[in-house]
Amino acid sequence: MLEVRSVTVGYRSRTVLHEIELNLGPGFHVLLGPNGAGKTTLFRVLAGVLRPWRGEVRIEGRDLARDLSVRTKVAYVPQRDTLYPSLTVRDNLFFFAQMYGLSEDVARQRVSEVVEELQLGEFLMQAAGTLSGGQKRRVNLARALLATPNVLLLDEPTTGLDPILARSVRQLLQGLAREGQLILTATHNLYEAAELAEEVILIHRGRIIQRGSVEDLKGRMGLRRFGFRTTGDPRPVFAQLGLESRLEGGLWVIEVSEEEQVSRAVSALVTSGLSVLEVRELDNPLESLFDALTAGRL
Ligand SMILES: Nc1ncnc2c1ncn2[C@@H]1O[C@H](COP(=O)(O)OP(=O)(O)OP(=O)(O)O)[C@@H](O)[C@H]1O
Repeated sequence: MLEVRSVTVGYRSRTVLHEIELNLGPGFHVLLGPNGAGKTTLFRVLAGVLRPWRGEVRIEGRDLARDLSVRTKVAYVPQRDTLYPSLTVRDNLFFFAQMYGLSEDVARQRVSEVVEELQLGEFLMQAAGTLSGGQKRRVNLARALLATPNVLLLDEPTTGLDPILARSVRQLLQGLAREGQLILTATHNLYEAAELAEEVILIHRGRIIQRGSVEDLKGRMGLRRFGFRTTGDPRPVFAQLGLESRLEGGLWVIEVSEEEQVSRAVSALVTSGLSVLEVRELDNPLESLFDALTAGRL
């Protein structure tokens, strides 16, 4: 249904995607890669917004660059908001329905369907610019669903949504995938990827590495590292919590499996009379995992 053949593209003289090959059928697919891996760039190519320097994209066998009508089969929901801020949610949806060429009757029908699917009823008459980040994401998603596209590209679809809403969006997307739509979502967060799918397509530094199971990746990812700058010596406090610490570049570094251990460590340090001057997560674990994968070390 979606074929990417040897796509190479970049910005100005810099190559960002190298010889991308992908062949996806209907269903739910997750593209996982660290920040800057090239996920958004690939989406822009698949949506026909960015033209590849070399290679081609085919949707249902038709070349995206040559056959303009095939672009209507693809809907792309970028990370940024694409709504008209001064128009109400309802007017935004009708405006885009018109842009997608839906007749008035079909538009009315589709708008009421997506409003129900994404629970937009309560802020339908509100100006889009006054919505919260999570509400905007829902309306952007609704906008993309209006034209019942065959291929739906979603850049971090659940970022900014509260957990309950994120779950309902995931269920909606999984339902659409079961009905035969091709959905490709991008994320740089392994834990979000795990919520979405069991298997992911890995992208790193502009190259598709492989398909991988999230469980396997999680196992390989191991512990997260946090660095602390404190007054005094924090080692005894960490030790009391069962955490080993070592000094790296002026920071006391601990490894944790759950973020909550970090807040417990901060409270314990403060209770012991030390001041916590800085706490930060060290390296992007996904980046180091991917470095290790590409170096063939794992
Ligand atoms: N318009 C642009 N002009 C120049 N370079 C760009 C442009 N957009 C992206 N890049 C560069 O291309 C590379 C890939 O960026 P891209 O946004 O595709 O990554 P990403 O995987 O979507 O990252 P993130 O998870 O942070 O959204 C980055 O190095 C980025 O700096």
